[in-house]
Amino acid sequence: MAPFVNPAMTDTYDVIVIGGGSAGENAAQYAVEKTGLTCALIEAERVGGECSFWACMPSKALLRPLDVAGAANHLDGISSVTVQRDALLARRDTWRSDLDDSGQVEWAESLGIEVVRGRGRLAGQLRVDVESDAGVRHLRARHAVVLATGSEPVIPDDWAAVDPWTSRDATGVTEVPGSIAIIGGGVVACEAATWLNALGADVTLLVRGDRLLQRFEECASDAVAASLTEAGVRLRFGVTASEPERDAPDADRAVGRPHGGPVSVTIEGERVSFDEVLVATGRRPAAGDLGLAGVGLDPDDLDGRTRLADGLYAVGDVTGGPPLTHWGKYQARRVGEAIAARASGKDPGPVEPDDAVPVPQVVFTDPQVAQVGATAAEAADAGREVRVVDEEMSAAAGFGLLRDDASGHARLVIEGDRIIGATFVGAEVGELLHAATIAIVGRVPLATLRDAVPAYPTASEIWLRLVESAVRS
Ligand SMILES: Cc1cc2nc3c(=O)[nH]c(=O)nc-3n(C[C@H](O)[C@H](O)[C@H](O)COP(=O)(O)OP(=O)(O)OC[C@H]3O[C@@H](n4cnc5c(N)ncnc54)[C@H](O)[C@@H]3O)c2cc1C
Ligand SMILES: NC(=O)c1ccc[n+]([C@@H]2O[C@H](COP(=O)([O-])OP(=O)(O)OC[C@H]3O[C@@H](n4cnc5c(N)ncnc54)[C@H](O)[C@@H]3O)[C@@H](O)[C@H]2O)c1
Repeated sequence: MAPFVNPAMTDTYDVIVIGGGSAGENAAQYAVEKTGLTCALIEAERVGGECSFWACMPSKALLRPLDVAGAANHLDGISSVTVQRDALLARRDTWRSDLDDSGQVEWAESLGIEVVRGRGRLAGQLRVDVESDAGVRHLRARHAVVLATGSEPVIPDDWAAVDPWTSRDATGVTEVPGSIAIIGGGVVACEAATWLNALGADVTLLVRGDRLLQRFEECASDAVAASLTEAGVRLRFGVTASEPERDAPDADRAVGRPHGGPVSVTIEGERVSFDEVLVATGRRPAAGDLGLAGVGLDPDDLDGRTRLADGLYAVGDVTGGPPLTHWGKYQARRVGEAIAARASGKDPGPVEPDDAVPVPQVVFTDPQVAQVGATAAEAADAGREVRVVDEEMSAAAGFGLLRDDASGHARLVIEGDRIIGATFVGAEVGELLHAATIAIVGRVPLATLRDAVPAYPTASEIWLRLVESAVRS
């Protein structure tokens, strides 16, 4: 472990990381851990960032009990399990440490990383200004500056005017609206609809496209839509809600409570009113106020790359790459290690991930959707010659044991004799995904996968069916 440093009196560090979310934390850790480099981790809000306090952790803390209750209610031998609203919200609060980041600050300090509270901004090459209530501190980095400021929700202007809920209100819900419209049909919309519906809100999804989860295989969209509908969520496709107006906006509104009176909107010529509206229309890099222009860069330069200039890196959502915690942490490990290597006079090797590295993602709806690599449509768009192999998840006896009503689907996208994409839809399928990721990264030929024997009776036996179909077709 690096020796503890207390550079509070100095304004020069080896490394400066702006933004202490999961990506920034990892970049700092991998830069200092084995090198003893000094590092300032600048954080405007809470160390741990969106994932710990407003995104992954609270949302999954809300969704997991619903998943288990759903399974329990479909297993002979168990009588009905109900959701306890207050206890569920209390669990959410525990999993986000009651919005207290002291545990994460302690962790950073234990590695010798100095947490600097305030808002960081590039002030030139290897220079960062930090603004806080205490004034402006001018910092200098000897080796590298890492941008890790995350992303912010995209709120179209007409919606911004009614101060709608964003994902922070949905994950941080304390007062459940009687009715809520969700604008968007992506991951936030589908996951939030699941828990808001379970908490008792009357939920309507207003989707401008013709299906949910557009970036995923259609079988995933269909299964999630069917299950949300069965749970009582109203789904409207091909609609655009316009002319939003809010009654009695609340000037003292708090996160997680309705931001005032009802919001009325026009949908297909009809005026409809909801107690609240959640806008879940995507996110963009939080780079607007980072001083990029001062170092000759433009926010448009954020195109997923992590090395922006000599000594200047970006990791996590701010890169404009896939806005997923595990992807940001992967970028951060690579960048942190590269900084450490360079500072020790070693060749860091390539910092950017190879284009062939597949991005995995799990959507924690009921059913879960787990996807890695290319979908069939993405492969076709890229002009790749692929074939698909489809199987019903029920082809694996172990999957059927997970719940009495278990259903789902699995698809492999295959190029030549290798898997380049995989999708699983069904109960607990998130845990099946890494096998597919390894097969893709390892470029494992299908013939070799025949020797990867799945244990009986587990859901993994779906691999047996998929690989057999693939080698036969
Ligand atoms: C509702 C929801 C659920 C999600 N669930 C999942 C999931 O299950 N799995 C998954 O992989 N991903 C999930 N994501 C995506 C995931 O939350 C993000 O990809 C991840 O948090 C990005 O990490 P980051 O470190 O890049 O940014 P952030 O976590 O946003 O951290 C950036 C930090 O920088 C700070 N900051 C910003 N500007 C400055 C500045 N100028 N100076 C100092 N500090 C600054 C911020 O306060 C923040 O703490 C979810 C997203 C949402 C919205
Ligand atoms: N489990 C997870 O991994 C997880 C969970 C939540 C969020 N995330 C990530 O966070 C990011 C943000 O999620 P998200 O759901 O906000 O974005 P998204 O890109 O997944 O979905 C945005 C949705 O909004 C729609 N939309 C965009 N502009 C619109 C407009 N003007 N009017 C109406 N509809 C509009 C799009 O068609 C799409 O349906 C995503 O990249 C997502 O993968 C991941």
